[in-house]
Amino acid sequence: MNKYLPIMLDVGGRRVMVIGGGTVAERKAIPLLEAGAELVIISPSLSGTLSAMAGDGRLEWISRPYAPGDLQGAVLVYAASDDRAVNEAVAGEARLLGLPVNVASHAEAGTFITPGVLRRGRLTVAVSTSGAGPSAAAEITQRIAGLLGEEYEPYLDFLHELRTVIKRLEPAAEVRARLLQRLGQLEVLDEMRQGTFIPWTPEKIESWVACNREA
Ligand SMILES: C[C@@]1(CC(=O)O)c2cc3[nH]c(cc4nc(cc5[nH]c(cc(n2)[C@H]1CCC(=O)O)[C@@](C)(CC(=O)O)[C@@H]5CCC(=O)O)C(CC(=O)O)=C4CCC(=O)O)c(CCC(=O)O)c3CC(=O)O
Ligand SMILES: NC(=O)C1=CN([C@@H]2O[C@H](COP(=O)(O)OP(=O)(O)OC[C@H]3O[C@@H](n4cnc5c(N)ncnc54)[C@H](O)[C@@H]3O)[C@@H](O)[C@H]2O)C=CC1
Repeated sequence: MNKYLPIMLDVGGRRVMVIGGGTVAERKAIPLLEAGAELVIISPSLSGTLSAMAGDGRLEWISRPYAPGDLQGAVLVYAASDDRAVNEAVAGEARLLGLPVNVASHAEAGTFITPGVLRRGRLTVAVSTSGAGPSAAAEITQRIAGLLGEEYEPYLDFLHELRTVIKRLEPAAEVRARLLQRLGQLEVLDEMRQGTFIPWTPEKIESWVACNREA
């Protein structure tokens, strides 16, 4: 049943190939660009949005149908053409090269699927139904969006800042673990939600660390 492993992949500066340039390709391409991928699209045609992005140099467009050998140098592949046989051939080449491949027309021909995604700054929530209901995945994602407000963005920036300071200041693993655990118990998130949070100065951060070092 649990066929798919959820992971967070760093594609920054890595070459990702999308075969096809329509509505689905566009929906896969935009998060790839946001994640910093070096995006190459192979397709005889492009949607208006993708075409504008190619024009701005945000992605590379190779204007022709897919041909075997096109996947060389990629770390990730999306077969998003509207031709099942083409998507099948792309998946076959990816398999030979040992590359993860997403197949839009029939997911079972590929090795990974795309979840519904909600972002709040550093927070990412990904929702998958393992392919059972893509629309349901989108709907559940929207429901979760209603539960997780914009305050999570500054909250996670705050946690990141304090965690970085703690990791820098505290060589002892035991003290670090105690501080990081106490960090999670602060009421900062509620304060941010209510708009009463006052940003911590570097002095306040250091004094909080000093006061919370001991058991
Ligand atoms: C397996 C998977 C593989 C993959 O694409 O990675 C897949 C496959 C297929 N989707 C199909 C159809 C639709 N997909 C959507 C929407 C989304 N599809 C997404 C993911 C996934 N879709 C992966 C599973 C995710 C999971 O469940 O865990 C989302 C979540 C993320 C994204 O695409 O970025 C995004 C919502 C984004 C958002 O708004 O939040 C809509 C609704 C719409 O377009 O408005 C429809 C029409 C309604 C319907 O059919 O349900 C078809 C049939 C094609 C046909 O009939 O020809 C297949 C093929 C098949 O089932 O094999
Ligand atoms: N996974 C998903 O979330 C969804 C998947 N689908 C499926 O995804 C496929 C694509 O759907 P859309 O993007 O809506 O279609 P579309 O018609 O908007 O785009 C198809 C694209 O494929 C390109 N193409 C055709 N032959 C090609 C080839 N030989 N090489 C490279 N590119 C080629 C076309 O030029 C076009 O840009 C369909 O098979 C559809 O059933 C549809 C909805 C959602």
